[in-house]
Amino acid sequence: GASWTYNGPEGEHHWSKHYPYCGGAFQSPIDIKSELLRFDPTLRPIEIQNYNLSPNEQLTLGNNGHSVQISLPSKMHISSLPHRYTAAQLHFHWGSSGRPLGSEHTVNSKQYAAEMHVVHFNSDKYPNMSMAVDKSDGLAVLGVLIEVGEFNPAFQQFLRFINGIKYIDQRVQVPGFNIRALLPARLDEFYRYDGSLTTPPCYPSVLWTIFRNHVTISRKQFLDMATALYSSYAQESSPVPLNENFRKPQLVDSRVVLVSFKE
Ligand SMILES: NS(=O)(=O)c1c(F)c(F)c(S(=O)(=O)CCO)c(N[C@H]2CCc3ccccc32)c1F
Ligand SMILES: [Zn+2]
Repeated sequence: GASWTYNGPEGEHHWSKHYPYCGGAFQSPIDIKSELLRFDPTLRPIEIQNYNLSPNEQLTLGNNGHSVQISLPSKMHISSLPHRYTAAQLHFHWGSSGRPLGSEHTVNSKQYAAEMHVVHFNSDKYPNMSMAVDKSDGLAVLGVLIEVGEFNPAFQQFLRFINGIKYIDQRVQVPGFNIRALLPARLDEFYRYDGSLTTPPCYPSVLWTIFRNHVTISRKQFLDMATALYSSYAQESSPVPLNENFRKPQLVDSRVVLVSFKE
């Protein structure tokens, strides 16, 4: 569709001109505030299947101009939700080299350095992502908050290739690895709410699961992610850095955020 950005004349305050849902209800991300939370004892731990990929499998690592994404094989899925949600891709949102504040969801107004999203679609009801993306029960996204701290070997499994996708539409094949290692240890503690894609077309089609516990990457790893990529083409004379690719928190309205944990 039309080109959209995170800042300037095509930035998030203008998205709704071409993408009406972006100005609608049930938008994401949100600020997860303590007073919004309601403990729900029926929330089961997230159970994932086939996330541990063999190095013999190849994954496509790509720069789509809005994020760095890894396409995922359809054997990967979430098995603990009312329908099977099959993995499609994962991608990231981050700040910039001078500002390690780039998460989309915030917790009591605390913004993290970055955020990972693992995007799944309801494969019980829809044949693929494109058919599911605009349905209210179409998508389930797992969100992981990322802080700068301890080096994270799992992130190195794709970060070591990031200089091969510096420009928009560049892709490289990377060996499969254990995608579970990118998630926090506990998959039983999370926030849950009904929201949307955080990019145009902003369809209100996402069941969001944001894990309570963050993961860490080192400062060098953060800088690699935040400084390697451009949203412009390789041959363009003035390259446009790809960073600060996060949408601001949206109105919660009467939505409730469920939590799977008590304290
Ligand atoms: N934060 S988020 O989880 O809402 C989210 C993104 F932030 C994001 F950047 C992308 S994208 O595909 O990399 C670029 C714009 O679609 C997608 N991609 C999704 C949306 C549409 C689509 C179609 C096929 C495969 C993936 C996606 C996304 F779901
Ligand atoms: Zn995202």
